[in-house]
Amino acid sequence: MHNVLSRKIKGLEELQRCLPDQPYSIILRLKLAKAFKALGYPDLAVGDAYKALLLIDEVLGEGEYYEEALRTAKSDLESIQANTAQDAFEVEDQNAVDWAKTSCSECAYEILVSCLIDCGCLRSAFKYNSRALREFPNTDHFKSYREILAFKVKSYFEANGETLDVADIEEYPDKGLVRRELYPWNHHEPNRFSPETIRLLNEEMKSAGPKLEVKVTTLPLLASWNPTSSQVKQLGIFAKEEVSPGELILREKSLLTAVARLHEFYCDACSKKLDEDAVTLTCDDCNEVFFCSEECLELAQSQYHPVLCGVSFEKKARPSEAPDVLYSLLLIRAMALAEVQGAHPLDLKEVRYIWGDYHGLNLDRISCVDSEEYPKDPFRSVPQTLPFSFNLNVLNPLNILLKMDVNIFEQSHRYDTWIFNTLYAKFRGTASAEQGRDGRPEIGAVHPLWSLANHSCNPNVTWEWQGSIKFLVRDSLVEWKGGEPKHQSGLLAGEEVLSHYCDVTLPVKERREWAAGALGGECVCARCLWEEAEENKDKDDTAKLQPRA
Ligand SMILES: C[S@@+](CC[C@H](N)C(=O)[O-])C[C@H]1O[C@@H](n2cnc3c(N)ncnc32)[C@H](O)[C@@H]1O
Repeated sequence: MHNVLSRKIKGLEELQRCLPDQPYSIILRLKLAKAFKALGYPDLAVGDAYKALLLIDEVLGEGEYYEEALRTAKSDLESIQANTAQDAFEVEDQNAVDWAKTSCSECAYEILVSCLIDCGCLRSAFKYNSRALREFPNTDHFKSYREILAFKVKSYFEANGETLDVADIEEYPDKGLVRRELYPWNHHEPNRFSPETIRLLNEEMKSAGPKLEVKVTTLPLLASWNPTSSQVKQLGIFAKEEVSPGELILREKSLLTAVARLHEFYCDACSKKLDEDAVTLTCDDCNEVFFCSEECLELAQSQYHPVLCGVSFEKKARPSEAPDVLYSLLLIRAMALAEVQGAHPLDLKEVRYIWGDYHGLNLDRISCVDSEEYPKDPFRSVPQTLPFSFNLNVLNPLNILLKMDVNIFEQSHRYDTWIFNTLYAKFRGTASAEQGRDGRPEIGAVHPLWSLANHSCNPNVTWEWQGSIKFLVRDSLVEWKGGEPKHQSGLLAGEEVLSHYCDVTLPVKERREWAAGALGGECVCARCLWEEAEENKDKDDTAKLQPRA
């Protein structure tokens, strides 16, 4: 890796290594935030600047971690004195409180507001900048952020044909896109193509789909921003033997599920729809979650529910935010699974091997990385494809962890913004969701084996999801004129299992729009290419028939 970049990343990793010994250090959080910002991750800087503000509140407000935070602030201040060769004086509690309240607080707000603006979280930036201005009314950078925010918000509303005068702060935009990346310091991501990984996945596959196997394959690279390569190595599912039409070839149950509506209607563990008349089981302690079977109740109690028992969380969302809320509920479930199992969330079996659809670009080759100077582009010219909001990527997960009685400072190595972002990246590429009658997503789930199947608009399987998820071999294939005459339903030994990420009865344009999110680009399967060419031919013929002016 390039010298400057690799030095900066090493510096960041050194700071991260200090966290277990100094979890309550405001200065360490601010250094981490600055390091993330300088590396082109304003979203990750937001996370640490916010934790610095939480620690400042602890020092000032005598909260749960008051003693630890104050003790650390005093020792940090003493080290600063020693390093700057100031006249050493004994640091009293009040000195540390004053220091936290002034220079630490100003620095934390400065990073938080500037990075929230970079991430498109204008509502949150506006709120924190207003607080900063109340505390530091004569500070130039908060005044200039107010101007920048006013301009950005005005431009946003004007672009939507509205005026700022009528806009309520709650209507300000509060989400943007950030880098979707296998972070260089993420040591939890396995080599998905190693024989060991393939062996492990196939061990799991033996019970879920005995006639199937996971193999490494090559797929067309669909991301339009990557001109360097046309193909990409990935995983896929293949038939080990011939399979007849109509056969059920995979049945997988997962606890990584999310229910965005009242729990009475769905099993909390597997998300199966509950029969209104059937006797359902519930957790005796909270009486708030329901289960379809003894098995699901037991799995919930042993794998995730104890830390969520009695914990309430907001599920209501504006219609435009409904899918994001479902992803955030999956994040909460992943944290609960990790907590009860004493595991790192990225090491969970439901999460570890699934594809995060990271950009895959070589960071060394991207412009801006070789400059020591502060990058002009806050994201260092790396494509931004991962949705980010202060609420869902920082605030909400930390609040839930606090409710789960997790010490968010001591457990930063398991619950940090980059870990939440990685989980979201994995869920966004692989989760299935089902809509309610009003069209809003109601339940979601990640099934790690099922999600290894690639897409085709001429799929050879269909899938059903009722508690467990199932692949059934199609009785008949989609009929399209350009289709190969050979093709009959059923699977041949060695044939790839091709699922569908969209409704395959739609015309090519709509199919491509629907599947683009899960595919990371426009589908180029044989059917799409043929139908697109036919449509273009029709357009050309129509154009030729137009009389010339
Ligand atoms: C749910 S995963 C499928 C499993 C994935 N191949 C893996 O290695 O885990 C979805 C990702 O697979 C890739 N993919 C699936 N079907 C594809 C297709 N027909 N063409 C190109 N890429 C495809 C895309 O990168 C997409 O983001």
